[in-house]
Amino acid sequence: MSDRIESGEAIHALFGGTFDPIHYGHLKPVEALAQEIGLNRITLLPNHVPPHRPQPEANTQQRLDMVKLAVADNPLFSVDERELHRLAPSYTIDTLEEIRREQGKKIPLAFIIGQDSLLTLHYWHRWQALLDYCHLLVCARPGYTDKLDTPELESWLAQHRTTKIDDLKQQANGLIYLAHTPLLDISATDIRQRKHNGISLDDLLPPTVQQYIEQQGLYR
Ligand SMILES: Nc1ncnc2c1ncn2[C@@H]1O[C@H](COP(=O)(O)OP(=O)(O)OP(=O)(O)O)[C@@H](O)[C@H]1O
Ligand SMILES: O=C(O)c1ccc[n+]([C@@H]2O[C@H](COP(=O)([O-])O)[C@@H](O)[C@H]2O)c1
Repeated sequence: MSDRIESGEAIHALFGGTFDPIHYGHLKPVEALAQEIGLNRITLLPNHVPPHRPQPEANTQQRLDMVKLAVADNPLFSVDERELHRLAPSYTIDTLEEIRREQGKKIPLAFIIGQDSLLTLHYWHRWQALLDYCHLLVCARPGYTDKLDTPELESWLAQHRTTKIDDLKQQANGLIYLAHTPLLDISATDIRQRKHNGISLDDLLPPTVQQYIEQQGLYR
């Protein structure tokens, strides 16, 4: 259940990731999403122990450094380090519970994911409870469609989906919005692979992050 907010509050959006490394496939779609629905605050949440995947190649401090460098000059973004202090897997529901406690019930909170994450959302810890705390904003990603494999996820999406941006501001949580963001065929896996193979990373991630990767000798 969600509280209805009469005045239409600004949405606080959270964007979690392993960011090994952060790249334009993360940054550009969420910047476009901010334009599309009128966000002025996106908090990046790098994780320490990602659930459901092997440990990242770059260490936690390096991934955090790259996230900070990537958004240093962009007031849209801030970085929240809370998941880095947790030794257990960074389950999103735990983070949302904490942030909701801090911010109260009335502020619309949203968690941003890419379309690939939506397809496997039913494997997330207490996935159906996520909407008790936030909306989900889904960025398009090349190679992934809206067609979900499991009927359970499909009917959950149908039940909670909205196409109305105003709804996201008038409710504190409980909705799923599939955004019309640009498709960027960039992945951290491909970037690491390119680096291993000595292929240029130009145009895939900010120059400051590229320089950091060189200085630290990452992904060799
Ligand atoms: N090119 C992209 N377009 C849209 N969303 C993306 C893109 N790349 C990553 N995301 C989303 O950003 C979030 C964090 O992604 P993550 O840090 O795992 O990046 P990744 O490039 O998918 O990494 P990897 O290749 O190592 O799996 C996820 O919700 C993911 O769906
Ligand atoms: O809560 C879960 O079970 C869960 C499972 C997989 C991923 N997540 C979160 O989703 C975000 C994107 O994850 P990833 O692995 O694509 O970087 C990141 O914040 C993860 O902590 C969360």
